[in-house]
Amino acid sequence: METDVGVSTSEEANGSAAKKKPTVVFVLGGPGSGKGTQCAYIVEHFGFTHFSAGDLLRGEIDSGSENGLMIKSMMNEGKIVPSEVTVKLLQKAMEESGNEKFLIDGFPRNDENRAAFAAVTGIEPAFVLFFDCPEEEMERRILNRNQGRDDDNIETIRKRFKVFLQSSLPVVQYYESIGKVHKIDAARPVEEVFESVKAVFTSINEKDD
Ligand SMILES: Nc1ncnc2c1ncn2[C@@H]1O[C@H](COP(=O)(O)OP(=O)(O)O)[C@@H](O)[C@H]1O
Ligand SMILES: O=c1ccn([C@@H]2O[C@H](COP(=O)(O)OP(=O)(O)O)[C@@H](O)[C@H]2O)c(=O)[nH]1
Ligand SMILES: [Mg+2]
Repeated sequence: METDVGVSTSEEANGSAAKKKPTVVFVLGGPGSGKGTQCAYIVEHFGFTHFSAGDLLRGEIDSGSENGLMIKSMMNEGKIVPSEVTVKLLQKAMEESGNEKFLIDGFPRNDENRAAFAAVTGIEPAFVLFFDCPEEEMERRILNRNQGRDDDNIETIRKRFKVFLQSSLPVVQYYESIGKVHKIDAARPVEEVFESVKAVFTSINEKDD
Protein backbone atom coordinates (compact mmCIF):
# COMPACT_ATOMS: atom_id res chain seq x y z
CA MET A 1 0.00 0.00 0.00
CA GLU A 2 1.27 3.43 -0.82
CA THR A 3 1.32 5.78 2.15
CA ASP A 4 0.57 9.09 0.54
CA VAL A 5 0.49 11.64 3.31
CA GLY A 6 1.90 15.10 3.65
CA VAL A 7 2.81 17.51 0.87
CA SER A 8 0.93 15.83 -1.95
CA THR A 9 -2.48 15.20 -0.42
CA SER A 10 -4.11 18.62 -0.61
CA GLU A 11 -7.20 18.61 -2.80
CA GLU A 12 -7.55 21.10 -5.64
CA ALA A 13 -10.26 23.72 -5.17
CA ASN A 14 -12.37 22.08 -7.88
CA GLY A 15 -12.32 18.78 -6.01
CA SER A 16 -10.19 16.96 -8.56
CA ALA A 17 -7.50 14.43 -7.65
CA ALA A 18 -4.66 15.22 -5.28
CA LYS A 19 -1.84 17.44 -6.54
CA LYS A 20 1.09 16.04 -8.46
CA LYS A 21 4.04 15.16 -6.23
CA PRO A 22 6.88 17.66 -6.31
CA THR A 23 10.19 16.90 -7.99
CA VAL A 24 12.95 16.43 -5.44
CA VAL A 25 16.69 16.19 -6.06
CA PHE A 26 18.86 15.21 -3.11
CA VAL A 27 22.24 16.98 -3.15
CA LEU A 28 24.75 14.94 -1.18
CA GLY A 29 28.49 15.07 -0.49
CA GLY A 30 30.82 15.41 2.46
CA PRO A 31 31.04 18.53 4.63
CA GLY A 32 32.67 21.27 2.53
CA SER A 33 32.29 19.45 -0.79
CA GLY A 34 30.45 22.46 -2.26
CA LYS A 35 26.79 21.47 -2.00
CA GLY A 36 25.51 24.92 -1.01
CA THR A 37 27.69 26.70 -3.56
CA GLN A 38 26.49 24.56 -6.47
CA CYS A 39 22.84 24.68 -5.34
CA ALA A 40 22.90 28.48 -5.65
CA TYR A 41 23.90 28.12 -9.31
CA ILE A 42 21.30 25.42 -9.98
CA VAL A 43 18.57 27.67 -8.57
CA GLU A 44 19.64 30.48 -10.92
CA HIS A 45 19.68 28.29 -14.02
CA PHE A 46 16.99 25.66 -13.50
CA GLY A 47 14.25 27.21 -11.35
CA PHE A 48 14.55 24.95 -8.32
CA THR A 49 13.98 26.07 -4.75
CA HIS A 50 16.93 25.19 -2.52
CA PHE A 51 16.62 23.93 1.03
CA SER A 52 19.74 23.13 3.04
CA ALA A 53 18.77 20.82 5.91
CA GLY A 54 21.67 22.25 7.91
CA ASP A 55 20.42 25.83 7.34
CA LEU A 56 16.88 24.86 8.39
CA LEU A 57 18.28 23.30 11.59
CA ARG A 58 20.39 26.42 12.28
CA GLY A 59 17.19 28.44 11.77
CA GLU A 60 15.50 26.37 14.47
CA ILE A 61 18.35 27.10 16.88
CA ASP A 62 18.18 30.84 16.13
CA SER A 63 14.39 30.94 16.52
CA GLY A 64 14.72 29.72 20.10
CA SER A 65 12.40 26.76 19.45
CA GLU A 66 12.04 24.07 22.10
CA ASN A 67 14.29 21.76 20.05
CA GLY A 68 16.96 24.43 19.61
CA LEU A 69 19.27 23.40 22.44
CA MET A 70 19.14 19.71 21.48
CA ILE A 71 19.88 20.57 17.82
CA LYS A 72 22.74 22.87 18.81
CA SER A 73 24.46 20.29 20.97
CA MET A 74 24.08 17.57 18.34
CA MET A 75 25.48 19.80 15.59
CA ASN A 76 28.42 20.78 17.76
CA GLU A 77 29.24 17.07 18.06
CA GLY A 78 28.73 16.48 14.33
CA LYS A 79 25.83 14.12 15.10
CA ILE A 80 22.76 13.59 12.94
CA VAL A 81 19.64 15.21 14.38
CA PRO A 82 16.60 12.86 14.70
CA SER A 83 14.75 12.41 11.41
CA GLU A 84 11.46 13.53 12.93
CA VAL A 85 12.80 17.05 13.43
CA THR A 86 14.51 17.40 10.05
CA VAL A 87 11.74 15.85 7.96
CA LYS A 88 9.16 18.14 9.58
CA LEU A 89 11.26 21.21 8.77
CA LEU A 90 11.76 20.11 5.15
CA GLN A 91 8.10 19.28 4.68
CA LYS A 92 6.98 22.63 6.06
CA ALA A 93 9.50 24.49 3.89
CA MET A 94 8.29 22.69 0.76
CA GLU A 95 4.64 23.29 1.56
CA GLU A 96 5.20 27.01 2.12
CA SER A 97 7.42 27.56 -0.91
CA GLY A 98 4.85 27.62 -3.71
CA ASN A 99 7.33 25.79 -5.98
CA GLU A 100 7.23 22.15 -7.03
CA LYS A 101 10.92 21.59 -7.78
CA PHE A 102 13.25 21.26 -4.82
CA LEU A 103 16.94 20.78 -4.17
CA ILE A 104 17.35 19.19 -0.78
CA ASP A 105 20.94 19.77 0.28
CA GLY A 106 22.70 17.76 2.98
CA PHE A 107 19.82 15.34 3.55
CA PRO A 108 19.27 12.36 3.89
CA ARG A 109 22.37 11.84 6.02
CA ASN A 110 21.62 8.29 7.11
CA ASP A 111 19.36 5.44 6.20
CA GLU A 112 16.81 6.38 8.83
CA ASN A 113 16.58 9.93 7.37
CA ARG A 114 15.97 8.44 3.94
CA ALA A 115 13.22 6.07 5.08
CA ALA A 116 11.51 8.70 7.25
CA PHE A 117 11.34 11.23 4.42
CA ALA A 118 9.83 8.66 2.06
CA ALA A 119 7.30 7.47 4.65
CA VAL A 120 6.17 10.92 5.75
CA THR A 121 6.09 12.74 2.39
CA GLY A 122 5.54 9.83 -0.01
CA ILE A 123 8.24 11.40 -2.20
CA GLU A 124 11.19 9.54 -3.75
CA PRO A 125 13.95 11.69 -5.29
CA ALA A 126 14.06 12.04 -9.08
CA PHE A 127 17.81 11.60 -8.76
CA VAL A 128 20.73 12.26 -6.44
CA LEU A 129 23.72 14.53 -7.09
CA PHE A 130 26.79 13.33 -5.27
CA PHE A 131 29.75 15.68 -4.91
CA ASP A 132 32.84 13.54 -4.60
CA CYS A 133 35.77 15.33 -2.95
CA PRO A 134 38.89 14.20 -1.05
CA GLU A 135 38.85 14.83 2.67
CA GLU A 136 41.96 17.09 2.64
CA GLU A 137 40.27 19.42 0.15
CA MET A 138 37.00 19.48 2.13
CA GLU A 139 38.93 20.24 5.31
CA ARG A 140 40.78 23.11 3.61
CA ARG A 141 37.52 24.57 2.33
CA ILE A 142 35.73 24.36 5.68
CA LEU A 143 38.62 25.95 7.56
CA ASN A 144 38.47 28.85 5.06
CA ARG A 145 34.67 29.13 5.04
CA ASN A 146 34.40 31.93 7.61
CA GLN A 147 30.65 31.74 8.13
CA GLY A 148 31.07 31.80 11.89
CA ARG A 149 29.70 28.27 12.29
CA ASP A 150 30.36 26.68 15.69
CA ASP A 151 30.93 23.28 14.02
CA ASP A 152 33.60 24.53 11.58
CA ASN A 153 36.46 23.78 13.99
CA ILE A 154 38.98 21.03 13.41
CA GLU A 155 37.74 18.79 16.23
CA THR A 156 34.11 18.82 15.05
CA ILE A 157 35.17 18.63 11.39
CA ARG A 158 36.93 15.31 12.07
CA LYS A 159 33.77 13.99 13.77
CA ARG A 160 31.65 15.10 10.80
CA PHE A 161 33.97 13.27 8.38
CA LYS A 162 33.63 10.09 10.43
CA VAL A 163 29.82 10.35 10.50
CA PHE A 164 29.83 11.03 6.76
CA LEU A 165 31.82 7.85 6.02
CA GLN A 166 29.89 5.67 8.46
CA SER A 167 26.31 6.87 7.98
CA SER A 168 25.96 9.12 4.94
CA LEU A 169 27.99 7.29 2.28
CA PRO A 170 25.78 4.18 2.65
CA VAL A 171 22.82 6.34 1.59
CA VAL A 172 24.71 7.34 -1.56
CA GLN A 173 25.56 3.67 -2.15
CA TYR A 174 21.90 2.73 -1.79
CA TYR A 175 20.89 5.25 -4.45
CA GLU A 176 23.77 4.07 -6.63
CA SER A 177 22.41 0.52 -6.41
CA ILE A 178 19.10 1.69 -7.88
CA GLY A 179 20.78 3.80 -10.58
CA LYS A 180 19.82 7.22 -9.23
CA VAL A 181 23.22 8.79 -8.56
CA HIS A 182 24.99 11.36 -10.72
CA LYS A 183 28.50 11.52 -9.31
CA ILE A 184 30.39 14.76 -9.83
CA ASP A 185 34.11 15.33 -9.31
CA ALA A 186 33.88 18.23 -6.86
CA ALA A 187 37.63 18.76 -6.42
CA ARG A 188 37.78 21.27 -9.28
CA PRO A 189 37.13 25.02 -9.52
CA VAL A 190 33.51 26.06 -8.88
CA GLU A 191 32.82 26.89 -12.55
CA GLU A 192 34.14 23.55 -13.78
CA VAL A 193 32.07 21.63 -11.24
CA PHE A 194 29.02 23.58 -12.36
CA GLU A 195 29.63 22.64 -16.00
CA SER A 196 29.21 18.98 -14.98
CA VAL A 197 26.18 19.79 -12.83
CA LYS A 198 24.60 21.73 -15.68
CA ALA A 199 25.07 18.76 -18.01
CA VAL A 200 23.10 16.55 -15.61
CA PHE A 201 20.15 18.96 -15.33
CA THR A 202 20.14 19.70 -19.06
CA SER A 203 20.03 16.03 -19.97
CA ILE A 204 17.17 15.43 -17.52
CA ASN A 205 15.20 18.35 -19.01
CA GLU A 206 15.72 16.96 -22.50
CA LYS A 207 14.43 13.55 -21.42
CA ASP A 208 11.26 15.20 -20.09
CA ASP A 209 10.54 17.01 -23.38
N1 LIG B 1 34.82 24.03 -6.21
C1 LIG B 1 35.27 24.75 -5.18
N2 LIG B 1 36.58 25.07 -5.09
C2 LIG B 1 37.04 25.79 -4.04
N3 LIG B 1 36.28 26.23 -3.02
C3 LIG B 1 34.97 25.94 -3.05
C4 LIG B 1 34.39 25.17 -4.11
N4 LIG B 1 33.07 25.01 -3.87
C5 LIG B 1 32.83 25.64 -2.70
N5 LIG B 1 33.95 26.20 -2.20
C6 LIG B 1 34.10 26.94 -0.93
O1 LIG B 1 34.27 25.92 0.06
C7 LIG B 1 33.49 26.22 1.21
C8 LIG B 1 32.44 25.11 1.43
O2 LIG B 1 31.48 25.19 0.38
P1 LIG B 1 29.94 24.94 0.68
O3 LIG B 1 29.20 25.21 -0.58
O4 LIG B 1 29.54 25.68 1.91
O5 LIG B 1 29.98 23.34 0.97
P2 LIG B 1 28.95 22.36 1.68
O6 LIG B 1 27.59 23.00 1.62
O7 LIG B 1 29.02 21.08 0.92
O8 LIG B 1 29.46 22.19 3.08
C9 LIG B 1 32.88 27.60 0.97
O9 LIG B 1 33.71 28.57 1.56
C10 LIG B 1 32.89 27.73 -0.55
O10 LIG B 1 33.00 29.07 -0.95
O1 LIG C 1 19.81 16.42 7.62
C1 LIG C 1 20.64 16.94 8.37
C2 LIG C 1 21.50 17.97 7.96
C3 LIG C 1 22.42 18.47 8.87
N1 LIG C 1 22.49 17.99 10.13
C4 LIG C 1 23.42 18.55 11.12
O2 LIG C 1 23.88 19.79 10.68
C5 LIG C 1 25.29 19.81 10.54
C6 LIG C 1 25.71 20.71 9.42
O3 LIG C 1 25.11 20.29 8.21
P1 LIG C 1 25.36 21.08 6.87
O4 LIG C 1 24.78 20.31 5.74
O5 LIG C 1 24.96 22.49 7.02
O6 LIG C 1 26.96 21.05 6.79
P2 LIG C 1 27.88 20.89 5.56
O7 LIG C 1 27.81 19.46 5.16
O8 LIG C 1 27.35 21.78 4.50
O9 LIG C 1 29.19 21.34 6.08
C7 LIG C 1 25.66 18.33 10.39
O10 LIG C 1 27.00 18.06 10.77
C8 LIG C 1 24.66 17.67 11.33
O11 LIG C 1 25.06 17.81 12.67
C9 LIG C 1 21.64 16.97 10.53
O12 LIG C 1 21.72 16.51 11.66
N2 LIG C 1 20.75 16.46 9.64
MG1 LIG D 1 26.19 23.51 3.17
